[in-house]
Amino acid sequence: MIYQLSQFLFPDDPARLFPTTPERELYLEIGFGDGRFWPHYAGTFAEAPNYLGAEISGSSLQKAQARLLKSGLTNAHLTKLPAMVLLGAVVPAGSLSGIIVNFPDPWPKKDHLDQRLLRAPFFRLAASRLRPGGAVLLTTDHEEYFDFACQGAEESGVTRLERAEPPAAALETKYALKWRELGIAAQHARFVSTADPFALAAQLLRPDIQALPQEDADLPHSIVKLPADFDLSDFAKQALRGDSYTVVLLDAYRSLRRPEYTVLAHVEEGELTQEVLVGIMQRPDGSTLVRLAKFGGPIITAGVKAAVGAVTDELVRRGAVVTHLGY
Ligand SMILES: C[S@@+](CC[C@H](N)C(=O)[O-])C[C@H]1O[C@@H](n2cnc3c(N)ncnc32)[C@H](O)[C@@H]1O
Repeated sequence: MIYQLSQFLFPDDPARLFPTTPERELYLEIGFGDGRFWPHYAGTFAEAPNYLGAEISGSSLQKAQARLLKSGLTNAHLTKLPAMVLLGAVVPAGSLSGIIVNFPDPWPKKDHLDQRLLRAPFFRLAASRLRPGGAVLLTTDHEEYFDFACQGAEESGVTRLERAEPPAAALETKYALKWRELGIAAQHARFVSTADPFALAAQLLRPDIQALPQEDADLPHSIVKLPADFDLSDFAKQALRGDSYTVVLLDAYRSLRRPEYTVLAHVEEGELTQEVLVGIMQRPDGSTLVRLAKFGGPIITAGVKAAVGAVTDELVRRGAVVTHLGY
């Protein structure tokens, strides 16, 4: 099935994600494209391992989902999450047998090199999520990126490089076929983790992320009493920086029907970026509720809570009196 951000726990439990096959190994594929690899590769095991696939392209997600359904693999979940977010926030320490990266985007221009995925920070995070002996399996046609990845892995200090032939399934992906037609050979490396995943995970600070609670009352909120002459029409964009996040309150929108507002906030925490809405709503008792909106399935993080706090602080600057803080 396709998992939305808000359907995961942070971190999640593989036994919860794969309740009928909790004892099987877990593999993660990053950038699965149109999803040809996994049905083929899973077929080389006596029992198909559990599978998580991360891909940032929505159209690829649909194609891969269709392939998984056709192959009858029910213990495989896809998500439209950037790899570093899925790895860092969702995948628990020491839980993966392998991380597969086939033909990653090469970002060949010099000033785009920091967009490449396979750099030292990735290998450190990966080693904290792999079980001992687990490996990142890279297959690529791009020689320069291949060397770059090997260098990043070495710099990370937590992997051992093993050169090997690519798995047959990696040579049948859309990009493998494209490069083969052009006569370009693929290279393969296994970056075997040499780290203690739990010790490494403890060193890597991730944003404080929580699953979206089911109860509205648990959404980050505050209750305030607004002054009679309250007005937000001169609202100006503002930024707030914390240790692990940056929050920018971008704009405030007034309801056409009621004297209520919605503030649009941009929240950045490491690899995770979210646009969230904070509602400013009248309550029957005359007080005002300031609360994260469920719209868009936000993940509640330290930064998202700070966004609700920043809106509350702005109201206080405009004469509001806080009667309750819930964030
Ligand atoms: C060159 S394509 C290769 C696709 C597929 N693996 C294949 O071999 O045909 C690279 C894929 O990685 C995806 N991608 C790029 N950055 C990503 C990220 N941070 N997380 C997940 N997927 C990513 C892209 O959307 C794209 O589909």
